[in-house]
Amino acid sequence: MSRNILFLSKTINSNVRRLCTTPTPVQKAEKLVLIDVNDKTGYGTLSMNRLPVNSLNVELFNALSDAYDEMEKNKSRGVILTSTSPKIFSAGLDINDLYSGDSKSWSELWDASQEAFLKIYDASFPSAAAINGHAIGGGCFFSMICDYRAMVKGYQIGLNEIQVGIALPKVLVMIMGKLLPRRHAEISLTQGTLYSPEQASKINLVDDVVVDKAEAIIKCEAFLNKFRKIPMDAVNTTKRTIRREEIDYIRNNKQKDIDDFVKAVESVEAQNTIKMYYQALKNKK
Ligand SMILES: CCCCC/C=C\CCC/C=C/CC(=O)SCCNC(=O)CCNC(=O)[C@H](O)C(C)(C)COP(=O)(O)OP(=O)(O)OC[C@H]1O[C@@H](n2cnc3c(N)ncnc32)[C@H](O)[C@@H]1OP(=O)(O)O
Repeated sequence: MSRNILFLSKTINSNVRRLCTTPTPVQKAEKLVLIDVNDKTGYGTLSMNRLPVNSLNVELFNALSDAYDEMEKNKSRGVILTSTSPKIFSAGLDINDLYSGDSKSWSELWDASQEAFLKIYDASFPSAAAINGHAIGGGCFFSMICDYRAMVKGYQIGLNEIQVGIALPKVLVMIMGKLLPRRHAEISLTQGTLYSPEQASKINLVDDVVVDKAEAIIKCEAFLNKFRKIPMDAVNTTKRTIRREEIDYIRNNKQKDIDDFVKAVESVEAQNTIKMYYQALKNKK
C-alpha cells in the first residue's frame, strides 16, 4: 500500500481532503490539512499544508477543526499531527493578520483558534505531534496540546509571543505551567525563549528528539500503540480530569478570552512591536 502518494477521494469539506488508497491520482493537493488514514492501524496523519510556513489563520484553524471532526466521526484510534513543509511544523499565528487586522478579524481569529484548541485537547483519541521543523508561537502551542511530541533535530521550538509584543493568553500560560517545571515555564513565557529539540527535551517541552520525519512518525505510532490494549473510555475520563481546568476555562469564558486576546493585540505597544517584527521578517532576505 503506497501511503506517500496523494489520491483523489471525496472532498470532506472545503479545506480538508482525505487521502486514502483508492487508485485515482491527483496532481497536487491544495487543501490546508491533508488527512491520510492508515487502514491497518486506524491512525490518521493530519498534515498542515498552508505553505510556506503553516502560519495559523482562520482558515487553517477551521481546517484543523474539520479534520478532527472527521477523525471523531470515523472513530479514529489516534492522530499524528505534522506538516507537509520540509522544515516548518508551524510558524505560529499569521503575522499578516496581526499586523493588518482589526478587532473584528482578531475576534474571528481567536474564536477559530479556541475551536481548534478544544477539538484537539478534548479529542476522544490521543494525538501525537511529529514536529518535522520549526514550531514557533502558536505552532509550538498546537504541539503542546497533543499527548506526545517527537521533534526532528536542527530546528527551534518555543512560545515567543512576548517577543511579538502579545501578552500571553491565559490558556497558554496554564498549559505551559503544567508541562514545564515552574522555573522554566516562567522564564520561557516571560522571555519568549526558543529552544533546540535537545534543550526542549530536558524541560519536558518535547518527549523525544529524532533524526528525521520518518523517525518522528515511527515514535508517534509507538506512542499511540501504547493505548491499544487500554479501554479508551477509561483513558478519556482520566485525561478529561487532568485537562478539565483549561477546557472549562475556555468553554465558560469564551467571549472574555476573545476580548482579552483582542485587547492584547490592539494595544499600541503590541501593534508597534508587531509592526517592527513584521518588517524584520519581510526585510530578512
Ligand atoms: C484558547 C485558544 C488557544 C489557541 C491558541 C492558538 C494559538 C496560540 C497563539 C498564541 C499567540 C501566538 C502568537 C504567535 O504565534 S506570533 C508568531 C510567532 N512566530 C514567529 O515569530 C515565527 C516567525 N518566522 C520565523 O521565525 C521564520 O520565518 C521561520 C519560521 C523560522 C522560517 O524561516 P525561513 O525558513 O528562513 O523562512 P522565512 O523567514 O523566509 O519565511 C518564509 C515566508 O514566510 C513568512 N512568514 C514567516 N513566519 C510567518 C508568520 N508567523 N506569519 C506570516 N508569515 C510568516 C515570511 O515573511 C516569508 O514571507 P515572504 O516569502 O513573503 O518574505
